[in-house]
Amino acid sequence: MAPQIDAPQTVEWQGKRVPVWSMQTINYGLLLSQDPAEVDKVLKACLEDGYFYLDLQSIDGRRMLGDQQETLKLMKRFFDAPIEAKNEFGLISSHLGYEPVGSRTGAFGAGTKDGYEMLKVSRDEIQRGSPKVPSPIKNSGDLGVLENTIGSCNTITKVILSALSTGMNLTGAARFENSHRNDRPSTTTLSMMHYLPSDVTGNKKIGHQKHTDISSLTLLFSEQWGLQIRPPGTCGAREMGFVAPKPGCAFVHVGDSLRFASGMKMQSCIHRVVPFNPSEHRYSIAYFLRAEDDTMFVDSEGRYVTAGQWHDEKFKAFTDPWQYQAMAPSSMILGGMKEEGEDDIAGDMAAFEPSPVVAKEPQEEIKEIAVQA
Ligand SMILES: O=C(O)CCC(=O)C(=O)O
Ligand SMILES: [Fe+2]
Repeated sequence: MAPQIDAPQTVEWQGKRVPVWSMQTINYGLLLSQDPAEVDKVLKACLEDGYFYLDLQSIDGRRMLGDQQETLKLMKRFFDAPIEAKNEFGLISSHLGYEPVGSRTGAFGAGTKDGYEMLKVSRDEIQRGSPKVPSPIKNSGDLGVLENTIGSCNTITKVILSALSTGMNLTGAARFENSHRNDRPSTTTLSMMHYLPSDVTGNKKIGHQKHTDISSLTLLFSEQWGLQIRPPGTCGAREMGFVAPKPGCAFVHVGDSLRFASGMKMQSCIHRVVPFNPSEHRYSIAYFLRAEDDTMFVDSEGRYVTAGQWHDEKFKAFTDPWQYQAMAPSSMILGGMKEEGEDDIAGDMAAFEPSPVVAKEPQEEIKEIAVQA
């Protein structure tokens, strides 16, 4: 079935109508049984779009939805703690520890900083049994919640990988799962993010910059609006539009590593986070399934690199001040994905007005927020 992107729904944001992109919904229960039609559907979604909703409402997925709620409670408690407690260990490594607001470039590029704080817990670290997490979430119940969530996310993303290998007729060592083994070092991590209200941070510390992920697959949970994607060129040049949070579903997208491992056949999803409602605190949970550090692939610059090297270079570009970021290879931040046509005018920072907000009645099942300029 062709992607349904010709007549997008829209939502009012920053005084104009912005698309809300539709996408395929993949059923996790069917994928778990390698249902041939569902395997075809998930492969097609990754080849054509680079993203899809994953419906987790079956018996196998519901436990993950429970883990998501437990993690939300835990992270809200963590982010409410004093900065000294949250930053007890700082950022221990790129995929473990705390990053305060303003550590990276913001949603509107040059001159802006990000508007979120983040805590990352690495899968390798939780497997070893005693992860270095700050004291507000260090009791055994908290560690149990983190372990359950990482375990569930790991299983779900491996099930997707396995379906994609099958769909691409990969066998034996060439299957994608074989370069994502648990016992080999990787930068796979669970990332918990808290976006502060832009009313509080102002428009210099705002959102999350436009990028593609380093990861192979990203499993993303948020009950709140703010995530925007730009459908790839093969579907026609499209502007940035919102992903509507869908109850009972996660949003899954392909990252650079799987695009490279698929010989550039899959699309790496271009996305960013903007303040949808400038007065709200936004929480999101992302599991980044990454390839084993020594996996080799050809990157967007045509170089033969390891997954570890791609991670380190791109992570540096993310955290560099924008002046340095501009000096990184041009394909790095967007993983070689091309943006055809003009980007949205909402990307212009001067046009962004953080406040005030007026909430309107829901229309066509889409919550509308009008932002008065
Ligand atoms: O917060 C979100 O919804 C997305 C975060 C994201 O894109 C990332 O951490 O790579
Ligand atoms: Fe991302």
